Amino acid sequence: MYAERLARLWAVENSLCFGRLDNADQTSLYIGRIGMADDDQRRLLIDWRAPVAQPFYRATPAVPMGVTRRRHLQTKGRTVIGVDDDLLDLDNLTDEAAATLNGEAALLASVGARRTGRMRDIVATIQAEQDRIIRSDLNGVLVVQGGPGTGKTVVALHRAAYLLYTHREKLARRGVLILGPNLTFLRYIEQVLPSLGETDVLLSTVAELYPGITATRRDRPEVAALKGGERMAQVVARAVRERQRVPRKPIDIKLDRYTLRLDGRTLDAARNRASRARRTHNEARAVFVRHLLNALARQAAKQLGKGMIDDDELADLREDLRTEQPVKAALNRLWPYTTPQQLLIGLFTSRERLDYAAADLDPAERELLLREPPRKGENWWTESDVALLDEAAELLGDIDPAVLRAGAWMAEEEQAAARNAAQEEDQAHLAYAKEVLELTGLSDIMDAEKFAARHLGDEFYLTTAERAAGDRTWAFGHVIVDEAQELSPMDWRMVMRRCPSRSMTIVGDLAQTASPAGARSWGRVLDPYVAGRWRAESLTMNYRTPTELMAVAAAVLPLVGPGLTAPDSVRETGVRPWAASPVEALVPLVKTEAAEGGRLAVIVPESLAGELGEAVTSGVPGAVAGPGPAALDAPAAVLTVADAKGLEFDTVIVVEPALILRESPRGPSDLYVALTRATQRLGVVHTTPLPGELPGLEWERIT
Ligand SMILES: Nc1ncnc2c1ncn2[C@@H]1O[C@H](COP(=O)(O)OP(=O)(O)OP(=O)(O)O)[C@@H](O)[C@H]1O
Repeated sequence: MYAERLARLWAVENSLCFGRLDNADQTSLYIGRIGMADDDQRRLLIDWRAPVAQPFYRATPAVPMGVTRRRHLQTKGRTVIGVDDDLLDLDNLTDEAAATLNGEAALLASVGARRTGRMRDIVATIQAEQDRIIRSDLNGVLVVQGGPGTGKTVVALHRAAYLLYTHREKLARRGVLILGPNLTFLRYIEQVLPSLGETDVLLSTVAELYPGITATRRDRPEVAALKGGERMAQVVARAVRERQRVPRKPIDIKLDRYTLRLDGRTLDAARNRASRARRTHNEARAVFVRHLLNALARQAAKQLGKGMIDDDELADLREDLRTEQPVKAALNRLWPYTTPQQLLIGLFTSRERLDYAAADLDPAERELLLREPPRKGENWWTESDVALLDEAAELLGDIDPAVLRAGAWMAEEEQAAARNAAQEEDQAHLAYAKEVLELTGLSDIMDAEKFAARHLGDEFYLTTAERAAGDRTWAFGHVIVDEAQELSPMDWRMVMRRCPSRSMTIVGDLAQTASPAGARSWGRVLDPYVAGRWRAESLTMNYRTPTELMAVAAAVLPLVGPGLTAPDSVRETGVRPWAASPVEALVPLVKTEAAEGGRLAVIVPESLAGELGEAVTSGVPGAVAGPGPAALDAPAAVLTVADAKGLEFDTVIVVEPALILRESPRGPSDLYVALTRATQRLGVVHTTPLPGELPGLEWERIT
């Protein structure tokens, strides 16, 4: 407990106190990352999330909210190195104060600062439109739409911190899940919540949301579009039914003394009984098995020449049959225990199964789904498979862990034996823990069960986020989805299962949708779950990209879709974007730009990623190619648009924009994303002529 508290305090040390409010009643409040009191319980510091801190973000000269002056404090370590004042009570403004009024200074200093490769919190400079979203009600689904750089990500993270503070009890128990587009992005944002004093939030990508699987592959766009579509829910459901299919021919089971026969009628009856039980596939197996065993036992009695038999005799016979290997084998074939992995591998590697389960798809579509089986040690799963695994898990249900542990699909009494063995093992651990505690004289202080649990690395010592990460059926108290436009309808089904309370914050930009199965309208995404019951907010100011660079991005926006508008930038830098050709000039240009310092990204078309990655990494010291934490720390990184999603860099060089545009069905969105990643400088290097409106812009031409 103390270790956790210490970690929390260390995390907020950097600019712990960043603001002061002077009120009309002559009182002052200091605003900080967390609240603090002295030994006499006098308030020294107000948590930025507390209601009394709200005027720090919302007060304006028109609506001063009782505040005369808002002061921003800049600190280095524990030393104040600067202050910035907003005077809000204009009646009390002296001439001298009016002359030095510089309200925007703190914000402009912050947005113009050089980037470190990690997102910082914006707690000192949250803007009013952002504050309203951060403090919006916990309940219901809130959609935040906003152009690039409007602070959607950072606002979503501050909202998580705010909600955890305001609804601590509820959310600490159920946890908060934040979904981001890729692992590099999660690395990019991972420091923000700890710096706000919050450590227990689960950050994940959709590709990691199914415990035990980390999908690293990406399907081709047409396959991803198909797998992400709603029709796949039906395909998975039929694939489960396929596992319960009754063969047309009767099945003969040869035993030592006689042969039993399962005919179509008996099998149909057992199957219908199991289906009617409305349980998942693996749970309903017990119903199916019981029904068939009864039928077989009656047949056996007849064959043994017994006339009428009573219930006890029938039960004995049934239990005898249950352990017969041929009977077990037949039952396993007829209604096999199935894991989601088995189901999907079986489906995607068999034309026959696909023809049955995906009968509603076109033959050409079925062909797209067909794959080679996994090779030994191969990570077979693609990002679009994850939601399908989750769908399958929902329909298949759990297999008793004891059955799984034993590694075989056993008859029921074998399962019982395995369960007993597991219990015995637990008992042995407990006895050992007791012994140790007695020997060390600690038995009064520590409970043996907890000690044993800790010794075994059991759940007891896991944080909420850790426990939630390992549990597919965990219901989170609040779910935040970033870059939400990228999720497919199948992804949404999975995410919604994680949040039955539908307390969610969904942030994204429909103009940036790159995924072939991604969203084109929030209504279409959400109406199946919360029709008419979601609320929308928008963010309109761009805090990342200066006006000069935004003009380039705005020129490609009409290609994305009609009627879209780019957000307004909060600042100008006076630095024009530059253009150079041909692409062979790239490496020296990267070197020149990298010499300016700061972080630099070279954003390239996917088809050139390998070649240009190699050229830049061998020509520019310290440069890296491809996604991953190194891309955030290196002086220069070569990335595709998908890798750069959600990130930002001081300088960005976009290579062959015309190719990025052409390379995928959502090319215009990709190019728009690429052109909006820079905070200071933007260059374009091309051999192919520039697309759309770009040639007409005011470029600085580099030859
Ligand atoms: N109020 C603020 N004060 C200081 N910096 C801010 C503020 N709001 C946003 N920023 C900064 O602007 C940049 C862009 O923010 P963020 O990445 O959250 O935008 P986004 O809307 O998610 O962008 P995109 O859709 O392009 O990924 C970040 O560096 C963020 O810290």
